[in-house]
Amino acid sequence: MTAMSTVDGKTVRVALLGCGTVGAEVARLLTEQADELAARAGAPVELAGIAVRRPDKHPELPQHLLTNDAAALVESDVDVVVELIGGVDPVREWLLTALRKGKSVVTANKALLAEYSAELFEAADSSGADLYFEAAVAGAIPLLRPLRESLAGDRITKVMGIVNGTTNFILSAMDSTGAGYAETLDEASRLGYAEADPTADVDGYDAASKAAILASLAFHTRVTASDVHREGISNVSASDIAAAKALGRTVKLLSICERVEGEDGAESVSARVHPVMLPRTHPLANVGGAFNAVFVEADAAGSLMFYGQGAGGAPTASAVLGDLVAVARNRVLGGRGPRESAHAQLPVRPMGQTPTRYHVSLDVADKPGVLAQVAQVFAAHEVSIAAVRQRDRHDTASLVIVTHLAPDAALEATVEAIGKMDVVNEVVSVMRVEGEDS
Ligand SMILES: NC(=O)c1ccc[n+]([C@@H]2O[C@H](COP(=O)([O-])OP(=O)(O)OC[C@H]3O[C@@H](n4cnc5c(N)ncnc54)[C@H](O)[C@@H]3O)[C@@H](O)[C@H]2O)c1
Ligand SMILES: N[C@@H](CCO)C(=O)O
Ligand code: NA
Repeated sequence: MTAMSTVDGKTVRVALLGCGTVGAEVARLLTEQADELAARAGAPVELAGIAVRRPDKHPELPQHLLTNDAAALVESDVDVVVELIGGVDPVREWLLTALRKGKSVVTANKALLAEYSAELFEAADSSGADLYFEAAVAGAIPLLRPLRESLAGDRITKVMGIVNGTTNFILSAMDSTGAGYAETLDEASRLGYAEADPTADVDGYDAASKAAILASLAFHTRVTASDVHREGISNVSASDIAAAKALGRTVKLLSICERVEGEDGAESVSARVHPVMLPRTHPLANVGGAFNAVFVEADAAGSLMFYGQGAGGAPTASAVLGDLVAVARNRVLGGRGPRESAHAQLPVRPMGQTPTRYHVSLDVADKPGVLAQVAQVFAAHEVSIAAVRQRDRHDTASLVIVTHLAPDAALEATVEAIGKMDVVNEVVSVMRVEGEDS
């Protein structure tokens, strides 16, 4: 039994903005677990209003709480605003207003945070309010709190992982069953994984927003979505998947944020999202469906891996409610959550200067000297080759080359030059690789 004396704080009144996939689960859990949440927060946590677009479309919700005027709900007598609508406008103004008026904000909105976290944190500082957003990256997985708090004393060097459930769901299906792209995307939408506009998922915008948030927290630097190099999965073809399979690899869309040291020793940050070929033995290769997984490397901690459900109503609601309890506790006890930490302000390195490795699969003429000619083009661009595999067909040959690390621009130029060679019939597949070759 919970002693009542632990729930003696002033009631925390919550405005819920948006009641779709995630909002509906938050409303359900807030209602069903009211007593437990009150005991954990130290005060009753009360749903004071729910803003939806069409109140008449929500017979399942308590009618007296519904409004279609989110702006008025934010201005009303509430302590916390939980925003689960998504997108930048008009949400941005509502959250700035809430924070400036001392109302804490909990949001899952990565698109907004990836562009406007600086002004949101500034608004929070102006009143001493809290801004929590664990659900914005990797759904249910506790990842932002470890970066903001648990690892605040360490020096993070790399954050790399699968942070978009929809694209991982599609790539997993293409790899395992050969399922088509469009039908799998429809299923991801039906299951509540995809964004309202799923091009945000398949073109990598969602993963780029998440990479910006991760890089900002990991490297104490303001990184926005526009700083992140972005490639989605719409160009990943059945040939790419087959080329990967032939070599014991698989294709994943990764968000990669790392500290990169220049020749002069100066540090910068690289943040990027693109498809990657991984050996099947790599732990990220075995992350299937809408699951997410993220590796964090830090000087003292070493390697850490975070794994779990990255999308879907209930898993995302779990992270939202965790933040809500944290915010309520802060109100009851008088503390505050972490503020923005952007003191390092490292420069963001352009993609062309970022060291990467390529996998290049070619269809070439099967005659003497072709391999040497191709190798010469790599050498001319100062790209060193790590592995070559050649398989003869009738009058053509398949040539697969994996490089060592080189500046991405040099690799891109190499592939362009190779595509123009007379002896090269077709560039079948080009993809960056991560992980050790087996
Ligand atoms: N679905 C997921 O798996 C997931 C995971 C992590 C984060 N998120 C983020 O959570 C947020 C919500 O996602 P979702 O999947 O629940 O989206 P959703 O489209 O299911 O829900 C959004 C709801 O907001 C409502 N809405 C739109 N404009 C409104 C307005 N002016 N006033 C009131 N309501 C309005 C819509 O009608 C809709 O019901 C987004 O920022 C999304 O990126 C979603
Ligand atoms: N659309 C997102 C939701 C979780 O942020 C995804 O598929 O990962
Ligand atoms: Na999370």
